[in-house]
This record gives sequence, structure tokens and C-alpha cells, in this order.
Amino acid sequence: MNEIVFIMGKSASGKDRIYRELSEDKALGLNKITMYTTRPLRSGEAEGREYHFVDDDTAKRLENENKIIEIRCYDTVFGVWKYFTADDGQIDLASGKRYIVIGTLEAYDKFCEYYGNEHIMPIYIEVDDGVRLIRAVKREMEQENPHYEELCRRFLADAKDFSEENIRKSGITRRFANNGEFDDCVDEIRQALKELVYE
Ligand SMILES: Nc1ncnc2c1ncn2[C@@H]1O[C@H](COP(=O)(O)OP(=O)(O)OP(=O)(O)O)[C@@H](O)[C@H]1O
Repeated sequence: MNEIVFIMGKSASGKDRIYRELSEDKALGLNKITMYTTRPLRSGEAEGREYHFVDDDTAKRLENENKIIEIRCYDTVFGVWKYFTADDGQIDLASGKRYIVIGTLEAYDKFCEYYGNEHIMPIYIEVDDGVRLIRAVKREMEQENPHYEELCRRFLADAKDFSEENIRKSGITRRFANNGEFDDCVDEIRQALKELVYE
């Protein structure tokens, strides 16, 4: 049973857009998971909507209780900010519900360790590097303050994080290409979900 649909891919591969499209499709009935962060709430954000905003002690307590499924720690100028997914009851494999998660390859491995890979359906989105870089630059140009250095850093970091060896080690065998029309890619994923998640 593939109760958890796990979307992943390099930066600007289109995963946010695909995640939104699939999670808004009522017919699929995929439930979103709210992650946690120790970074402060920004204006316009609301507790429980973008994230559950918690302090470091809460993160440590959940860690001690072995309730953290995957965690990423970033050394920022404001100190260490943690982003994590916790086993807080949002995912209940016995409930018959389906879930949709977006994350890194490392997070996918952690989900497999925690829940067992038979419960997770990996959706790996792939876009040719040249096309992906152009889309990333275009998206950045639309920002008020484009950060091209960060874009380049992520592009290079992704080449390592999503190396062919890492993809193979994670047991990812199927890739969903998003080089052409967005709807074609989403249709292919919908078809795969019908076969593998709603079998
Ligand atoms: N098939 C497509 N054709 C054209 N543009 C696309 C297509 N798919 C996605 N895009 C665009 O590419 C850009 C990157 O998509 P998106 O933000 O969803 O990527 P992402 O993988 O979530 O990136 P990141 O990890 O950097 O946040 C967006 O501007 C999106 O609208």
C-alpha cells in the first residue's frame, strides 16, 4: 500500500507546482502534512498554516521521544534553524487516508526508514538541466530582490544531493519528466497514482 505520495526533485523541477496541483485535486483526496520549524514566524504567516512554529526545546523533546521523522538544520546568521517532520498523529497509516509530502531525497530515505518503503510512493520529477536553469532564472527575475548567487549554489548542490548514485541508492527507478507541458507531466503522475496508490 502506497499511503504516502512523496514528491521530490531538484530545484526548479516544478515540484511545488505539481504538489499544489495534486493536493488541490479533490478526487485524489491527498492530505497535506504540516512540517515544523524553529525559525520565527514571518509577517503574513500563521501558526499551523505554513509550518508549526516551535521553540528549540520542543524540537529537542520531540527528538528525545524519537518522534522526528526527518530534520534539516541550517546555520543562519540568526543561529541554527531546524525544519522537520514529526510523527504527531497527522499520518495514520491505519486510517485508510492518503497523504502527500514534498521533500529532499534524504527526507525520502528517512520516511522509508520510519514508515517502511512499501508505504511510500516516490514521485521523482526530472527536467533537463538547461531547461531547469532557464526556468529557475525566469522565476528569480520575477522576485523583487533576485538572489542569483543562491540560485547557482542550489543548482550545484543539487547535482551532488541528487547524484545518480544517490538516486539509485534510494531505490528510485521511475522518473517523471517535466520538460514539456506541465499538464502532460501531471497527467502522467495522476495515471501512476491511479495504478499504484489507488489499486
Ligand atoms: N512544465 C513546465 N513548463 C514551464 N514552466 C514550468 C513547468 N513546470 C514548472 N514550471 C515553472 O518552473 C518554475 C519552477 O517550478 P517550481 O517552483 O514548482 O519548482 P520547485 O521544484 O518547487 O523549485 P524549488 O525547489 O527551487 O522551490 C516555476 O516558475 C514554475 O511555474
